Amino acid sequence: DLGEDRQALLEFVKKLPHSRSLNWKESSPVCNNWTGVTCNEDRSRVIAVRLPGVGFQGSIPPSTLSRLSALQVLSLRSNGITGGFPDDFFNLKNLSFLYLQYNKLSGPLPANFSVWHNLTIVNLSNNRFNGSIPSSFLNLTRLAALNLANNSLSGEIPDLNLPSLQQLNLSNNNFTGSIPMSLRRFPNSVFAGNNIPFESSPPVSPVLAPSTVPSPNSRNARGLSEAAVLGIIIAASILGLVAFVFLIIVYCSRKKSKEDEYSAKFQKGGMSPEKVVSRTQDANNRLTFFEGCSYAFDLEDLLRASAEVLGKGTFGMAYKAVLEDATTVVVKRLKEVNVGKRDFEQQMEVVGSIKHENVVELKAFYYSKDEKLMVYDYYSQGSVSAMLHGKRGGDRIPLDWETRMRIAIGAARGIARIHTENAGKFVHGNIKSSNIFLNSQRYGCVSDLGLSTIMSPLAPPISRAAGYRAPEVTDTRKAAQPSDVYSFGVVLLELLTGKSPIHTTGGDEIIHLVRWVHSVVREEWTAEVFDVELMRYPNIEEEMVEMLQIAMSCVVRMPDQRPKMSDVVKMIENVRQPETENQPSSGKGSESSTPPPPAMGRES
Ligand SMILES: Nc1ncnc2c1ncn2[C@@H]1O[C@H](COP(=O)(O)OP(=O)(O)OP(=O)(O)O)[C@@H](O)[C@H]1O
Repeated sequence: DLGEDRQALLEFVKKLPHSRSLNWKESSPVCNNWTGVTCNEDRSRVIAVRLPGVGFQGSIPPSTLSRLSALQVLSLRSNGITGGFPDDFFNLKNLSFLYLQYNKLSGPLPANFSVWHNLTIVNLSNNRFNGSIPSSFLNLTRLAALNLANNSLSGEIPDLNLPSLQQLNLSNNNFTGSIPMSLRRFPNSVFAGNNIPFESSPPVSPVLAPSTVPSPNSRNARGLSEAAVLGIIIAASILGLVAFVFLIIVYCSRKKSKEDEYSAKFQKGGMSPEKVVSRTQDANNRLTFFEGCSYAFDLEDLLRASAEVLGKGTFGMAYKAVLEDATTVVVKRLKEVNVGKRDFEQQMEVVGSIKHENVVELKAFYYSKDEKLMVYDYYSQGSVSAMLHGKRGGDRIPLDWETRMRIAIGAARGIARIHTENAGKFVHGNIKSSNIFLNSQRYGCVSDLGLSTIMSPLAPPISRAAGYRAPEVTDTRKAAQPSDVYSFGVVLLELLTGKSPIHTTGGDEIIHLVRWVHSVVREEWTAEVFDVELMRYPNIEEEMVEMLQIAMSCVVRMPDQRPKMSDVVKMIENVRQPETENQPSSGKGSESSTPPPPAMGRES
């Protein structure tokens, strides 16, 4: 039971010297309080112990950790642990994720690995293990990632015919013989640094197929409940239907020359979602398209289009409109534009002139006294916000680390490009995950720029933008480049934690993501901030920690202490060296086995 688990943990830290102090106090409850310890849902057992870089020295005391019989995750990586692989770990029958890399463990690997039939990820790299790979690995039917690189293992590599195995690294050992048939699907770099002759096949990149590792069994159900999502879908569909019916009615009645009537109604009634656009008093009724735009439709076509409400944003309503020729666009209907036609047009010209693969292109705009519209391409996959916070579990495909990195680097490049506009003074003003989409290469692509300065200031109390807004921005019109950097930092935190910038816990307590991350990091338990959905990807901890540091530098309180966006781009690129993106890694010392992204189509 939990009391037993607590006792085992206390004995473990008492007997194993370590240089960083842990907040494990007899008086405080284990679950949620003890650094690095995670319990199951009913808090009856400890299921994960993650203690990387605590400065442990010496061998794991017998009969301590091995008593945590419900343990699923054990990470003691990057310590100075010596001795052999603990014999009594055989008691940890539920172990699924084992990270012991970067220690000084030595001796042979245990002969009978089959006792851990749930093992999914095993990383024992960068130790001093010797002897051969036990053939019992063959029984690990769930094994998805195995990293034994940088040890002194020898003998022949067994034919590990494990269909679930996605990632492998056996480099820099003393293996002999040949690469077994079943492992020839892996690139040569996986076996580099051994006494194994390679067949003369063309060099293959070490990029392994993106992981399709099965998820750990215990996962927090987060996001909206099914009922809520269903409700939203139904509401959205009804609104869409209503919009469609109204459009037809409006269009027909307009034909009967009743234009002025609903123009007046629109003015009076404000922003009803019934119509994508109202009939306006603008004599031209012309959309202004930007150069190079291949769309061939006008306001009349938009008026006829079937429309679906996508959502109500800070600056108005967004609709998905499907035109008669099946072209799908997004029409943003702005409310409370605070500037006259000339200024509006000028701002739109700047926005429309930005052509960059990481900036969503403004295709057209429209200005009349009653109606201000912006037209964009439709991104069918939805926003990063929807991808991160949509209903978890079920059919939802979790956002893997690779994609999150691409979103971050893409969005950073897009914002940096925006900041070069207008003699280096242009501000996005509304960076958040619902304004970031995935471009065709699945890199982040930012939308909704340049609106904050031409709109009325936002009413302070509620606004979904609040969680992204830098503390110095009391008036949205005064957003500046450092406040964009802050908002981007919040997006990074969202990608790393999987949490919304402002969310509630079970007890209805409102949590501010930036503050929460600060408090967790202050407690020196950085690993606890990361999204549980990222746990399945091996060897990304270092990258996550580096990304977290970048995010933290973006959200510092003082605007002038934040990095410039162009520096943020460089920092993120340093986490993943773009130069090595398509090159084989040397194997030695390379802990990462996640595939690097392909060339990131950079700004010229
Ligand atoms: N081009 C697009 N393709 C697909 N969905 C879009 C597009 N533009 C916006 N959306 C989605 O439509 C919804 C409403 O967007 P909108 O930009 O109006 O509001 P928001 O992003 O929630 O807030 P804000 O107005 O502050 O940006 C959001 O869910 C957004 O992700």
